[in-house]
Amino acid sequence: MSGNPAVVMRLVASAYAMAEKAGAIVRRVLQSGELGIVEKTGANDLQTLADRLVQQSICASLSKSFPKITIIGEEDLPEEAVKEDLIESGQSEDILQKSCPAEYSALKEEELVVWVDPLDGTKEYTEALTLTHLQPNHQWLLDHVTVLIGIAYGGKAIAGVINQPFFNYQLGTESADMGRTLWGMPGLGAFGFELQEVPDGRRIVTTTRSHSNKLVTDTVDAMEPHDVIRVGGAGNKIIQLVEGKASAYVFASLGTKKWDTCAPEAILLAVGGKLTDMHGSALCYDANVKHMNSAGVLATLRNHQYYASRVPQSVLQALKP
Ligand SMILES: Nc1ncnc2c1ncn2[C@@H]1O[C@H](COP(=O)(O)O)[C@@H](OP(=O)(O)O)[C@H]1O
Ligand SMILES: [Mg+2]
Ligand SMILES: [Mg+2]
Ligand SMILES: [Mg+2]
Repeated sequence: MSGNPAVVMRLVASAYAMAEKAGAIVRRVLQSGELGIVEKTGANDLQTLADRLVQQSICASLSKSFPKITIIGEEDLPEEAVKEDLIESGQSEDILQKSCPAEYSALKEEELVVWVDPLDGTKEYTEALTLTHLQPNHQWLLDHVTVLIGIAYGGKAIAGVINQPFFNYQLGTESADMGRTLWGMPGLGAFGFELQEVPDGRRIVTTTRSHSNKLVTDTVDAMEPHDVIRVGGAGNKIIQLVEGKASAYVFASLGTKKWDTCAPEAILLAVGGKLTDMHGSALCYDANVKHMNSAGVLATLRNHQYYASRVPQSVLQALKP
């Protein structure tokens, strides 16, 4: 299938290369020590130079190679020319070699919507300090950072690419093995990691570290978890689900947006998981949809129904889609 790959496969192959470049930018900015932090709506809603550069890099690269797709990125940036060295035009040969699932093979560029989160887990990124001056007690936060590129068609997440720039951070900055890229497409599979499940019957809930409130904690408690993990990033929490570290991502609050969930949902779907709001309803990724996931996020690899059934009535009433 290398002769004339389907548009969506070319898009995923490009997104893969763009996500890898993005990961390198995220590492470089941290290493420079100059994060250029700007508060958006408040102290828990930050933007750094890395968020800005990566958004410019991915969005400009996408619109250069795919001029007709709709691209929606998290950051509001002034219109300005993007430096040539931020443009990525490479493609993953590996992905180009894969067969496109039949249902997606005829999709056109103009039917596709790409949701870009240039840096997910910004709060944790800013707290991790610089790689050179890392405080050991903060170093673990680096793993929470991801770059998310989600592809949607007909309102559904159909492909996702996640770069985790500091995967293997324990090996140090010089290591060629730092960082990884995971990707997936329902109907084709998921790649770049090894699917693992939590031991049977264990309920391990992963939830926000920096955006908690009473609804969030009440809902986590209602799941009767054996263990609760509080970490940053929507992308990171989905990685925990597919690598057997957590059995449910429970966030009973507004706060995440469509760019937080699109790529993660596609990868989760590709391995048989599910992502909904707290009511158990599907999220829509159409170009004109509201960005905010107002009714929260509930994601699981297995047993979605159990977790959905445990959400308290009061929470359901408080969280309207
Ligand atoms: N109350 C809130 N206000 C702003 N952003 C929020 C939020 N709650 C969650 N988010 C965003 O949702 C993503 C996952 O949140 P968390 O890490 O708390 O689980 C983060 O994305 P970004 O880091 O890309 O902004 C975070 O900023
Ligand atoms: Mg943000
Ligand atoms: Mg995010
Ligand atoms: Mg972000």
